[in-house]
Amino acid sequence: MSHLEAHAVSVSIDSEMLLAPVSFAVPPGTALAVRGANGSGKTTLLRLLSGHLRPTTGTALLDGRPVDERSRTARRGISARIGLPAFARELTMHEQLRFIATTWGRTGSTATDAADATMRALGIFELRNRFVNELSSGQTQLLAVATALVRPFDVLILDEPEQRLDAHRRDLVAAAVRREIDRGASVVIASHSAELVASIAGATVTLGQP
Ligand SMILES: Nc1ncnc2c1ncn2[C@@H]1O[C@H](COP(=O)(O)OP(=O)(O)OP(=O)(O)O)[C@@H](O)[C@H]1O
Repeated sequence: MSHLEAHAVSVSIDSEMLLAPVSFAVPPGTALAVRGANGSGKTTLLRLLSGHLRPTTGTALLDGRPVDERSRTARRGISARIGLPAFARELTMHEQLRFIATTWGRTGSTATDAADATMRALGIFELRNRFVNELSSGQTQLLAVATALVRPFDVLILDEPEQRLDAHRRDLVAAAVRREIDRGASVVIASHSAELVASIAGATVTLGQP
């Protein structure tokens, strides 16, 4: 399992500050909630922790090494869902999840089992043979969350997973994330939902307006 840390990370473009300096640690088996108003830098912080964006100042470390999306170790260890992924139109929901699970090392029946279990946990197993263009916006959101949960990871990063979900589905996502925390994953979740944060995260960082 992995230890994720941020030391005074900030992001600026030209003279504009997108993310003011922030520091925290997310030990294995814990979850950090990232809160703050629209535009306060939550998504920017999550992109930085996923290695998609370099900090202007400070460092984000995964097990003591700077997070770099080009490193296979970081890509294997970190599963991030920031916005909707690019879905394959020609694959069913179940096939998409098996494809992702297989890419990250789950093979054959293990990949099938992972896709089954993830879909059941999120209440979308009955939809497994549908195509993405046949889903409601909430069902699409659940599939997006499933793409992050179906693969192996030590660190899970989710940006507003509650988007488009009713209260029942939001609780299903919370329960699925709690199971990952219980097995030792480090979780960072940006959210506008006080209920989701209360049911998942032990610690909170609140970003101010830059
Ligand atoms: N590529 C970019 N170039 C310039 N500014 C950007 C860029 N991406 C984001 N920003 C700005 O950076 C700031 C932080 O944006 P970010 O998306 O991280 O906020 P957020 O807290 O996730 O907001 P929300 O709650 O609305 O999702 C905002 O002021 C935004 O306009």
